[in-house]
Amino acid sequence: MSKLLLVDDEPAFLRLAAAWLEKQGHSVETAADGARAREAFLRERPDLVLLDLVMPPERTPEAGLARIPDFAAVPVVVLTAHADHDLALRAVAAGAWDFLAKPVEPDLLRFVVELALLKRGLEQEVASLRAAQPTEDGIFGSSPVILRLKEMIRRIAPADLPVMVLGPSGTGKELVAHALHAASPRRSGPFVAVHCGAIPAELLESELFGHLKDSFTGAHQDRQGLVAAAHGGTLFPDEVGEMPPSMQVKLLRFLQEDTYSPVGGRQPLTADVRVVSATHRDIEAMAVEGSFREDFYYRLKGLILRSPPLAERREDIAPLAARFLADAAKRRRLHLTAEALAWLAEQDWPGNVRELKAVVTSAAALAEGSVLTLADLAFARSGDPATLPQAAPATLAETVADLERRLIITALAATGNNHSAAACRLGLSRVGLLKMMTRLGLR
Ligand SMILES: Nc1ncnc2c1ncn2[C@@H]1O[C@H](COP(=O)(O)OP(=O)(O)OP(=O)(O)O)[C@@H](O)[C@H]1O
Repeated sequence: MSKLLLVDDEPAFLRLAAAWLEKQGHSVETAADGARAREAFLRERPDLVLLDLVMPPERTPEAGLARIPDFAAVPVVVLTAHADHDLALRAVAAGAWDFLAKPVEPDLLRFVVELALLKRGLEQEVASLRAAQPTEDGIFGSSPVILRLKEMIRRIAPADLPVMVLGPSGTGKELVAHALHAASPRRSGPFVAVHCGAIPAELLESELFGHLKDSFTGAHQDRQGLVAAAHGGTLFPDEVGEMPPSMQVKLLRFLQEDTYSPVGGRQPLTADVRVVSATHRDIEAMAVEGSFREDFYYRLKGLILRSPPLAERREDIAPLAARFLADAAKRRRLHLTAEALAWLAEQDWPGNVRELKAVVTSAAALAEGSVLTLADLAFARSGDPATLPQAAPATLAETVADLERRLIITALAATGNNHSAAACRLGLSRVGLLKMMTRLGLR
């Protein structure tokens, strides 16, 4: 159902036109002057505005024309007096999509509205396809914080200085490091990531610097380390805050002198490497309190880039979700419902983009038709097999229970897990809802 905003100062016309459009299956808001129209536009977010150009308080066509840009986010159809063909053309020049002469012919009204809504639908589809296109650096999003980050990447990539990427887990720090590499003069060299937290401390040195044959039990032959592998390119020590102090000293020496020694070797080796590190920890505080070497911190940090949490860029959630859905759906055409999109945009996402990606990807795998609903997402996020939709429930009782579960999860998700509000939405008492949840295995 589309939502229309009808703006006219003639009460009889408002009433009749609204009734006719509602009969066509639209929901219609009305406003009798420019100020109220603007309020209704911001509050209701209609898909289309039908706008009389001559209205109080000014009652001049010029004032009407000046109002058109206020509604330009959606198609505007202007209503003009029959003789005012010239005004209608000026309205189109000012950004209106079409015009209708009064008295309005009902079938023509229906036709023009349908065409304008079709245009609106196509525009929305183009916008979501465009948002889902890959960007060169693989970093999606067009929120101000992400645009600033991309601009910083562009500016500091060419400088051969160390960079430290800070930000919570799952915000795309590795993507940022990779984008820095890809935009730097080292782009044709290797990009080598080392996950410092995942490698046992005693292995990290040989992992980074390599070792000579027989330098320790099991070292059957010489082995090159990741520093040598990154020669001519970028080394990315991720979770550098987890690096043991003994390794910090050794990597500091490498940063200062470009030389290092493999485990069991005396001869210093050199490598030409740019170091881009990352951590989700407050590493500056760690350096101040002494749990991370201060000299190493200052050497390592060079320039700092911050990768913002998803909660600070909610406008990126929809394009990211569309992107992940397109990736997950492969050749299938899968769409998110408006309700599902709104739910995604409201969540807190403590695991940031990684969590969003995981939820959308698993929901896409679970979805059966061509539509991804809020219930599919809620199931994917709860990760509880008991709440999984059954592919083909065998009995009526199971089908009903399945539907009840979906509705309850949807209501809980929409109310931020508030039992009373969810019960109210479902027309149940709070106790009734809790009993039902117990019966359905939801608590
Ligand atoms: N802006 C983005 N556009 C597209 N994908 C993104 C974006 N940010 C993160 N991702 C995806 O989210 C996942 C997590 O990203 P990444 O590993 O870079 O995060 P991280 O901050 O390095 O996490 P951690 O601190 O846990 O290592 C990856 O699959 C990555 O592709």
